[in-house]
This record gives sequence, C-alpha cells and structure tokens, in this order.
Amino acid sequence: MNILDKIIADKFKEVELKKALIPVSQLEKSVLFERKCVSLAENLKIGSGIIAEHKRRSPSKSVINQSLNVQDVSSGYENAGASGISVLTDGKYFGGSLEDLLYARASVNIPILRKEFMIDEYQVLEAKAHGADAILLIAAVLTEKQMTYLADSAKKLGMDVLLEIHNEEELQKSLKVNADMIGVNNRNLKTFEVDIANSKKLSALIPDEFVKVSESGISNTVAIADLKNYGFKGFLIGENFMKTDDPGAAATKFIKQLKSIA
Ligand SMILES: O=C(O)c1ccccc1NCC(=O)[C@H](O)[C@H](O)COP(=O)(O)O
Repeated sequence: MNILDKIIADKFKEVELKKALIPVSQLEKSVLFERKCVSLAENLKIGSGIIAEHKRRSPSKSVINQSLNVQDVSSGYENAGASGISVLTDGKYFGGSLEDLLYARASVNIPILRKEFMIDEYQVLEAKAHGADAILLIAAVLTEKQMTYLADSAKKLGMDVLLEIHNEEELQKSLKVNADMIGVNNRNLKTFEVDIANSKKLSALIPDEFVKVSESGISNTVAIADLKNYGFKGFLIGENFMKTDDPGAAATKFIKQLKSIA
C-alpha cells in the first residue's frame, strides 16, 4: 500500500471516531460557523499570491519544524504579505490539528485553507466550525461524484474550494466540479518526486474560470516569476518557510524579493 492509500485508510477510521464523539449539531453551534468567509481565490488575484503553509512534518521529509507555535507562524505570514495561509490539520502524518486551525484563525484576518485529506462532508463542517475559509479536495483520492458533493457542501457554507490535481486524467474528472481554484501539485503524492514542470505542462489545459495555483517544491522567486507566465496566480509554499527558525521573516524576505522582480 502506498503512503496516500495508508493516509486515506486512516482518515476513514478517524472520521468515523470523530463523528461518534462530536456530533454535527455541536459543530454547527460553534461561533465560527456563522463567520463570513474571506475568499482565498479573490485574494490571490489581488495580492502577492503566496499561500504560506504551517507544516511541522511530512511523509516526504519527516521533521521540518516542531519548535514553533502556530500563532507566531500565522501572524508572521500575514505581516509578510501572504495572500492566505494553509494549515495542515492531519495529526498522524503531518503533526497538525484542528486546534492549529483555531489558533491560526484567532491570529490572522487573511483567508485560511484547511489542508486536509477530505473524504466526508463531516470534515467540511469541521473546517467551517474551526474558522477555515477554504478547503482542499484531492482528485487522486476522490471520484467526480464525491468531489462534486464535497465542493457543493463547502460552497453552501460560503467556503472556497481548491481542487488539487497531479495529471491530465485527474484534471479531466475535475472540470465539472464547483471549485474556485485548481491546484497543480508538483509533488507526486505516491513517489514524492517534485517537479515544477508539472504545473507548466498542465497550465494550458486548465480553463480560465479557475484560479490556477502551483503547489509544492517552490523554493525561489524566479520559479514564481516563471509560473506567472503560465497563468498561475497562487503559489503554495510550505517547507521553504517552515524549515527556518522564523517562517514569517523568511516569507517577508521572499515576498519583498518577489515584488522587486515583478
Ligand atoms: O509534503 C508531503 O510529503 C506530502 C506527502 C503526501 C501527501 C501530501 C503531502 N504534502 C501536502 C502538500 O501538498 C504540501 O504540504 C504543500 O503543497 C507544500 O509543499 P512544500 O512547499 O513542498 O512543503
């Protein structure tokens, strides 16, 4: 079984347990459930385009940074000029939590993406109840019908949808889904190989109605300037910032440099 299959198998068990412990009625009582979301897709169009990620560890790199708190990282990213923040909420493989999402929400006003392996509507409701403005759907692990259902649920709650693809086949099954953004993951989630050329290769096939986002393996501003020529407006960056002692300072330097070459 590859790592993605393992993550998804664990996720099904986790969601069933959570449903038994915290009913939907309780999620709906959260004060954040009534909060009006800020559109990540719209923010990408008008700002730096950087979605800066809070990521403690990952299956491909194991430990990245375990010594920081999510409040400092999030406010550092906001002050740096990020267009949005991605918060990994998976515990077992990424060391994240829904609590991280809550603390990030309490620390910033810019849109927050719940970075999770979504397989059930319950997680969409959790995302809303913990302050997310957007959710991620991964085409590699969902059918067209599942993506349609989960995206419609998120849109009903006012959240944006980032639909992640890795190849043309995944793109084709995603085109009818009510998503705001299509993200091309440069990391093959089965082999962990990273190649920014993947974004460039798929860019022309993505219809203009979707905001294009390039995800993973981005470590310099020259790569972003290049990706912009292919129509990308969003750039998801995790490890490059999180591997430093001060991710907010790293993002500040990066975004300043990006502006200077624009
Ligand atoms: O990052 C991983 O190792 C990984 C493994 C399996 C599934 C997902 C994984 N990452 C999630 C992401 O999409 C990245 O955290 C995100 O795009 C940022 O990537 P990077 O800038 O390379 O940290």
